[in-house]
Amino acid sequence: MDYVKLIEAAMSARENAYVPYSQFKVGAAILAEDGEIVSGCNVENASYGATNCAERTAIFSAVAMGKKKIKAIAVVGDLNSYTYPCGICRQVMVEFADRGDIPVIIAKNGKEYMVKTLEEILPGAFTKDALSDAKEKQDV
Ligand SMILES: O=c1ccn([C@H]2C[C@H](O)[C@@H](CO)O2)c(=O)[nH]1
Ligand SMILES: [Zn+2]
Repeated sequence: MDYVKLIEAAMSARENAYVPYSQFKVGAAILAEDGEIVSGCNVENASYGATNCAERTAIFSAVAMGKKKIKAIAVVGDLNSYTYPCGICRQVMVEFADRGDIPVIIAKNGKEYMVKTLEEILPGAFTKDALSDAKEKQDV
């Protein structure tokens, strides 16, 4: 898997970040099952809570294109330190990470990056399995 290509796509999307409030640009890029790369940036709002992170922008764009399985994701935020995905984005990644673990590439640039697994950064995630278990037991 070409991590550098994914990082470069994230860096390029980062340029489109809409960040008038934080000035903190983030870009993300996911590798879909069909080999396509789908990227996204953070989009802020005057009502701060309406802000969407780069990771979720990329994932939601992919889903809107019919790509529901993520094979890897790269994230570039601050260019001088490593920017980890927030908790909400980690949870959204799990939803589309096709049963299990995917590499999460946390990058400063194409040369300096760390590869974590989703399980490493979100152990014991809540998944749809928990919902179906509860339904089977009619525990509702
Ligand atoms: O992994 C991250 C962390 C933060 N942000 C965004 C949200 C907000 O626009 C800005 C500051 O939190 O950075 C992301 O897009 N991804
Ligand atoms: Zn986030």
